Amino acid sequence: MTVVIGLTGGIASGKSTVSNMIKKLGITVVDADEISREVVEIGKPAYNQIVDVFGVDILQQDHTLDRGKLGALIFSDHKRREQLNKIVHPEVRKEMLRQVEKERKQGSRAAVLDIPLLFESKLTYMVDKTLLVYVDEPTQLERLMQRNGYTEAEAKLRIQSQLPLKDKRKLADEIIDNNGSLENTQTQLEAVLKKWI
Ligand SMILES: CC(C)(COP(=O)(O)OP(=O)(O)OC[C@H]1O[C@@H](n2cnc3c(N)ncnc32)[C@H](O)[C@@H]1O)[C@@H](O)C(=O)NCCC(=O)NCCS
Ligand SMILES: Nc1ncnc2c1ncn2[C@@H]1O[C@H](COP(=O)(O)OP(=O)(O)OP(=O)(O)O)[C@@H](O)[C@H]1O
Repeated sequence: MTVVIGLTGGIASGKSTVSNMIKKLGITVVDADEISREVVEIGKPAYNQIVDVFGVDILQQDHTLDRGKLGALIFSDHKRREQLNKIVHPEVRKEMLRQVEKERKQGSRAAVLDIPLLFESKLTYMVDKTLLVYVDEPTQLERLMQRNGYTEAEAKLRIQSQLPLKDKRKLADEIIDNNGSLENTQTQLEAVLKKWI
């Protein structure tokens, strides 16, 4: 039986950091952010729908999506965000399920789904266990501003578009505290995996 683990967190809480540690342990990670980029490539059904709904203004000169422009639009307007989610999320879900099925067929011991909006989008039915990468809000804000070069206002809009991490704590089966060093995070991760797999 394949144990399917839902890895989640908030923006810049450290999901990719933990997901890279998981990959190094030889476990497959299915990445919702990566898939969400693939399903909006030129000519894909979601791309065409986005252009229909948001107009050609959100395209770059080479006709690919202008992610900066679309981000500025949807993180400051929850109605626009829901419109985008409605187009992109079903496509992401379909592809994630396809990749999990592949792992099951191969008889993998475990597979990890890295889904930022696991709780918000009520996707816990897809997984057996939920693992939250947690940081406190000042650390999240600081790491996000530093990594993406956002202003404090831009970073806060993005953080506020998600369920607060302190609320996600109550929903997760296990929590990794990523406020400390990477070594400390790795130790916590290995302890959780040992328990589940
Ligand atoms: C708005 C877009 C174009 C901005 O692209 P950009 O390259 O700047 O960001 P990226 O895709 O790398 O996302 C970074 C992080 O933002 C957060 N985020 C992205 N979309 C959303 C959303 N709809 N609601 C809340 N948080 C979100 C996630 O924590 C994600 O890890 C892009 O995020 C997007 O297409 N979002 C809709 C799809 C989605 O919900 N993706 C996230 C999980 S599937
Ligand atoms: N324990 C840590 N100590 C210091 N910096 C860290 C730590 N963990 C992660 N970081 C840094 O914080 C930033 C956010 O981490 P990461 O990219 O892994 O988050 P994420 O949750 O995947 O973000 P997103 O959802 O936006 O893709 C990165 O710049 C990363 O290098």
